[in-house]
Amino acid sequence: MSETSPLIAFSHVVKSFGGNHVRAVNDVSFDIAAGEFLAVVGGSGSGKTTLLRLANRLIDPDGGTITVAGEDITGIDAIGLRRRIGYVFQSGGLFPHMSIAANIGITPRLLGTPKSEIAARVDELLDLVQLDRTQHRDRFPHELSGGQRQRVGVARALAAKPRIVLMDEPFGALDPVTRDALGNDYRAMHVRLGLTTIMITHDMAEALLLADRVAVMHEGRLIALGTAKELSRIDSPYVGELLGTPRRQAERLQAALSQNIAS
Ligand SMILES: Nc1ncnc2c1ncn2[C@@H]1O[C@H](COP(=O)(O)OP(=O)(O)OP(=O)(O)O)[C@@H](O)[C@H]1O
Repeated sequence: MSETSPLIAFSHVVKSFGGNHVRAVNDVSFDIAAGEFLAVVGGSGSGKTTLLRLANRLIDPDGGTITVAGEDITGIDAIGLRRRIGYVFQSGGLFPHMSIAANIGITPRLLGTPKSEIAARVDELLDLVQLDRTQHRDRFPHELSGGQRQRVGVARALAAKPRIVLMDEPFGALDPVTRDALGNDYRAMHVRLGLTTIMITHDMAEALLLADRVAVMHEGRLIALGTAKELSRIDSPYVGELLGTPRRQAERLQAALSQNIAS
């Protein structure tokens, strides 16, 4: 792979469900460079999760090609590919009957990593996601807050040292303060570890604040992809509407803050 080749490339990808009834992903093409953070936004059912599931071969496309590091992924063993790509689920997706340490260490264990190395790696990952080692290692998922569970989900996704991390609404179910903190912490990890991240979010403000570029899905199609500035120049009522909400909120907040300061 040359320096300029994309790390992940979708080319005219199509995926339908139920015969041809639902075209969940319809002729989608885009490239992601190594080290990039891409957010995917769009309404419910627009094909966002399907895009992520295609990228790690949880499902295969009906048409088009997907390459990772220049290699067509249909030729790669799906399980091997999934171990190279971290996946963070919406609700944490932790195994309820397993301790936090066992949840984080599951992929290294499946890869045959020695026990002592796994234990050291789990502690390193708990540090990375800012959870106290001794307090959390032996707890079970139900003994953690939602934010702590999502931190464990991130740690587990990073356990096998993937270059790529896919995140499906990772912070969606959290209160705004925890969500903001976790988003910022993840962004810092993304940079520090040199990751390439694709993150689905329903929150356009979160997408604009965390990601380098934002992809907008609508009814299975990728209708826009760019930086905040590039998106603001796109002539699309749908994209305009998506950008409108955080913009209006920012203006209202600014007005409220300046009123308080003046009074
Ligand atoms: N396994 C499946 N079988 C049948 N239809 C499916 C399947 N997976 C997804 N779909 C359909 O494909 C379309 C896209 O679904 P997808 O989950 O990708 O949307 P999404 O944008 O992630 O939605 P949300 O934001 O609600 O999670 C939807 O119409 C959905 O019902």
